[in-house]
Amino acid sequence: MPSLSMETLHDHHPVPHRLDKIEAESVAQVPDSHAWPAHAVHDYPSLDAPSESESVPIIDLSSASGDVVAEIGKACESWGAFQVVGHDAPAELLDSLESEARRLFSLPAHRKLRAAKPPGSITGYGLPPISSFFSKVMWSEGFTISGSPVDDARKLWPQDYARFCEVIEKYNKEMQKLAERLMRLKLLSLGLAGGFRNTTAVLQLNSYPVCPEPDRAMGLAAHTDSGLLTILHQSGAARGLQLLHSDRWVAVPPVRGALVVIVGDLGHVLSNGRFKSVVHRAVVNRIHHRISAAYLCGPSPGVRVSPVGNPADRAYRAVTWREYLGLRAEFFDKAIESIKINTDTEEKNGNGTGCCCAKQQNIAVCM
Ligand SMILES: C=C1C[C@]23C[C@@]1(O)CC[C@H]2[C@@]12CCC[C@@](C)(C(=O)O1)[C@H]2[C@@H]3C(=O)O
Ligand SMILES: O=C(O)CCC(=O)C(=O)O
Ligand SMILES: [Fe+2]
Repeated sequence: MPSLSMETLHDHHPVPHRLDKIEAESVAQVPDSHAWPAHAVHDYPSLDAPSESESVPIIDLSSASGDVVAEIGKACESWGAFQVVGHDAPAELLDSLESEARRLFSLPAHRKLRAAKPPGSITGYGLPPISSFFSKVMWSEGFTISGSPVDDARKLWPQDYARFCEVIEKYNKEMQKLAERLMRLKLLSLGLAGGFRNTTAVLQLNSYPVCPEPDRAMGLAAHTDSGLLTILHQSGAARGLQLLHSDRWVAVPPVRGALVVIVGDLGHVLSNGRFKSVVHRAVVNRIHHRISAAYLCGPSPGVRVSPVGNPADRAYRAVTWREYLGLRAEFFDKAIESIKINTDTEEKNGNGTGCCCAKQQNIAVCM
């Protein structure tokens, strides 16, 4: 998997105390550093059983009917997400990834800290990268992989890093195939043949330890993902993922074998705003140690994503993922606003915007 080089992009805010799995399991109360104000946890009302019309769509990729493209387009427009079944990723591989992630997060804190993310780097162990935008600490730990996992895995298991690397590499390959297939289907739903090749990706392993007071804590604060799309694998029993849909938080229950597909900010840009880059978050619970793995897929380095359709109607200027991550590091949830084209400027007419969709012909070939 090609890696994304970001050495200089991240802001360095002081990082508050992290709470690792073992420490989290031993506390009886949420410490003040991790206690989120009630309005942050309960800011939108309903988490009651969602009605039929409020469930994120489940789409079967193996379905013989020709409706898959239309279903995907509709889900991306109305939800900015869907669950996918009938994909080719083997169930055993999903299970192995989860068990490797559990093995990693179950290591004692001092071992995990050997692979702590150095300042300014993307990869390694630590708090969720968006932590620097919040004063309260999230009830989670993360491990970010970009490119080869070998260096970090060696720090965690000097003698026995091969198993972890093998699973990660297999998983990344499988996800790259699926992500590129999903991108082709999404483009088809926008009326374009073609797709993205040599996509880049970041694999984020998330661990949400059990929490004595889930109503006062936040696993992963509300955010959008920045890439073209994210493929999220959530562990079996525990609910946690919630999407903001029609001003309500809607839970996305884990479905055995299903993967959650989330439209990212660049997916929103590519569709010229038709696809929603959905705000989502992860909440925690008292019983289950929840694991998730987010495969965040973006275009290959240097490829600028530009809105499809008539250049005169573009709502966003073209950006590379790297450039956009720089804007996110600065503006977080306002980054998307910062690339909006508000007036009829030259930019809108496409001058110099290295578009990923060759000359806006009916082909979205992305090098
Ligand atoms: C390339 C990246 C995307 C990401 C920030 C990062 O530098 C590394 C991890 C990614 C992740 C995963 C969890 C949610 C998220 C918002 C975060 O804090 O870190 C995403 C970032 C993103 O999509 O911008
Ligand atoms: O754990 C989850 O369900 C959400 C994870 C997520 O949103 C992310 O890693 O970007
Ligand atoms: Fe996310």
